[in-house]
Amino acid sequence: MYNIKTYNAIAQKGLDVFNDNYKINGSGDPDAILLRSYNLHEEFIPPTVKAIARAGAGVNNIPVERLTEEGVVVFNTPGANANAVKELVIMSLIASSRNLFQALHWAKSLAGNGEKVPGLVESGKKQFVGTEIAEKKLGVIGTGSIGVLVANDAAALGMEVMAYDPYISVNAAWQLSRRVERAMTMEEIFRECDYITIHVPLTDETKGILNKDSFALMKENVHILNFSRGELVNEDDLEVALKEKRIKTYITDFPTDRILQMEGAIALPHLGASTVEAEENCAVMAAKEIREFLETGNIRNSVNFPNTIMPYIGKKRLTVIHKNIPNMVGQMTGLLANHQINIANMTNRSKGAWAYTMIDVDNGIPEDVVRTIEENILNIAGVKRVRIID
Ligand SMILES: NC(=O)c1ccc[n+]([C@@H]2O[C@H](COP(=O)([O-])OP(=O)(O)OC[C@H]3O[C@@H](n4cnc5c(N)ncnc54)[C@H](O)[C@@H]3O)[C@@H](O)[C@H]2O)c1
Ligand SMILES: O=C(O)CC[C@@H](O)C(=O)O
Repeated sequence: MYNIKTYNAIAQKGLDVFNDNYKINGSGDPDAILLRSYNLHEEFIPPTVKAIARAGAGVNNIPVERLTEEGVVVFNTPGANANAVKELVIMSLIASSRNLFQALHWAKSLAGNGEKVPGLVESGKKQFVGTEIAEKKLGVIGTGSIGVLVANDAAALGMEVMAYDPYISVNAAWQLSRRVERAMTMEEIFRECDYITIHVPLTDETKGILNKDSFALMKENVHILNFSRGELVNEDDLEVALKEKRIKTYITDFPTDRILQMEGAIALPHLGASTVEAEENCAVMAAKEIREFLETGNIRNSVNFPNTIMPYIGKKRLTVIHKNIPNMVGQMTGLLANHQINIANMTNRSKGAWAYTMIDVDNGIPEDVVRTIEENILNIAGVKRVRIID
């Protein structure tokens, strides 16, 4: 029986992925954690936890580096909420151009004026005259799951689109419309675009990527959209740029008290992935990743360990998380050979400083021998975790 601890509201469809062999938030220490935006950085994570799945894309709420050192596999759900975010970004692009948020607020303020309302509307609407997005230039920073969809749809709406992503995946490159122009530097985006939308993860490299230097390069009256993470933008610099009216609108999904008080800033309450479809897609994908890992050892969509898939045919499987250093596999197979154990199938993959090995052996090996092998493998320098699955 496995115990899964959840944080945040996880869609029922995702929880339904777990069968009778699982308890959700049962008593005792968990085997895995399933969460959305809950901040795990300050949380005690018991050593029984083998996997953590983020039902979403960003993993900045999870102490990934520390967990990697502890041999805990962290998963996310690439692309599962991309369409939801894209739709909100396209809506915001148009809404910011047409001053829609301010206009709605003003129209509501006319309530109580009785028959005068139509006249007040006609005389007051001029303050909300906007611009059209067609033929304007949109810069997309980061063309992963969300950025590609935004770029393609904006192009289809008649915008000129320029995209920057020095690490673009082959898959994303295949999906990008031929109408999207490639920027070789972020500066090109800053200098040329009327609208800039950012779709990169929050990392040490991207923190504060939009700051006074980038604002200084931008066209006057630029609209900036940030549906990725608040910390990508330097708030001090943003405040100045908005005051100086360099930036016309800053639309974000990540309000802070300060941003809520800035004129020209429009904040949504982190709604990007809040659709029934996205919540279900993410929860189902995350739950499946946890189940597959716990039941077969296979790793799919991990952010800190190599994706490693080997068909599980019901044989006893040893899974080993270890440092990516020479002779690890040799030492493990040597130990098995010492016990006259034949290897049926094997795989070894690495990601940076870490590696993962799965070895299938025939069933019927006495339990005490299995335990000895487990202990011996764990004693190899560089091995972090060993699991026997049968
Ligand atoms: N508002 C929401 O509810 C919501 C929902 C989903 C995702 N997000 C945020 O959006 C981010 C992007 O999501 P995604 O699904 O597109 O992720 P993704 O991993 O598919 O794409 C991220 C892209 O950013 C690129 N990138 C990384 N560093 C870069 C840099 N320095 N310059 C330019 N490009 C860079 C990567 O190459 C990748 O193509 C997530 O990390 C998350 O923080 C927010
Ligand atoms: O769970 C959510 O609502 C937000 C998820 C989003 O921030 C993500 O990074 O995917």
